[in-house]
Amino acid sequence: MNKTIVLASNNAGKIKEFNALLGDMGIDVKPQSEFNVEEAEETGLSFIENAILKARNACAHTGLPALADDSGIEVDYLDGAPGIYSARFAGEHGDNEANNALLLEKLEGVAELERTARFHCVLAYMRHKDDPTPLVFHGVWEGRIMTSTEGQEGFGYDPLFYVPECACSAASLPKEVKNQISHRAKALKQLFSAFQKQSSVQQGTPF
Ligand SMILES: O=P(O)(O)OP(=O)(O)OP(=O)(O)OC[C@H]1O[C@@H](n2cnc3c(O)ncnc32)[C@H](O)[C@@H]1O
Ligand SMILES: [Mg+2]
Repeated sequence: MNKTIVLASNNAGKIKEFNALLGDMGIDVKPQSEFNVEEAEETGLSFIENAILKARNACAHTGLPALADDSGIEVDYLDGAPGIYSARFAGEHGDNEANNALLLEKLEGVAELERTARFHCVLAYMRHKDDPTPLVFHGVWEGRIMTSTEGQEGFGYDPLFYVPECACSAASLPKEVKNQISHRAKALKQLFSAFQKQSSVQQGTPF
């Protein structure tokens, strides 16, 4: 029997990917907008803290289990920036164009080998707002920052993220391919196997 899980995210790009990935796993997720959940303040100093803050906030508002994603891109030449501040790198939250333009500007003239970067995705799953043992999963996707944008798929920094194993940008990949190899896909695969293990212990309920 499927139980509803609230997806504690307001990012349309992420929500699309979650729907595709979790649908395949037979998990019923509803975005927090369906419950009018107010956005959590991301005051943590790590992806892990922020993911837990978002999941706890959604649990508190809905009384349901929640899954949150805190993610971002870490650029070696910039000592790990924008990292946990990826959504607001250029100032305004969620302005992808400005974020990408600023990243290009900061890496102007930097050689290809020094443009290494990676996406992180931390997922936090909480059964209820006081859950003392949130489940936390971490996926990483290695690549480098291109010198101009390429591709129309995906969201956020995808048009600037070169994926060596595919020899193109993340935004040039069909969504089915991104959803097999991305940081988010890797973290979700870990979550899915944890759920499967649990459901074989507690028969009938994977949550
Ligand atoms: O907090 P929620 O509501 O989930 O939405 P958000 O956009 O604020 O999400 P984050 O706080 O986790 O910030 C992550 C930022 O990192 C970027 N990002 C994360 N995953 C990405 C991906 O798969 N492709 C491209 N950019 C990504 C994107 O710009 C996001 O806005
Ligand atoms: Mg956010």
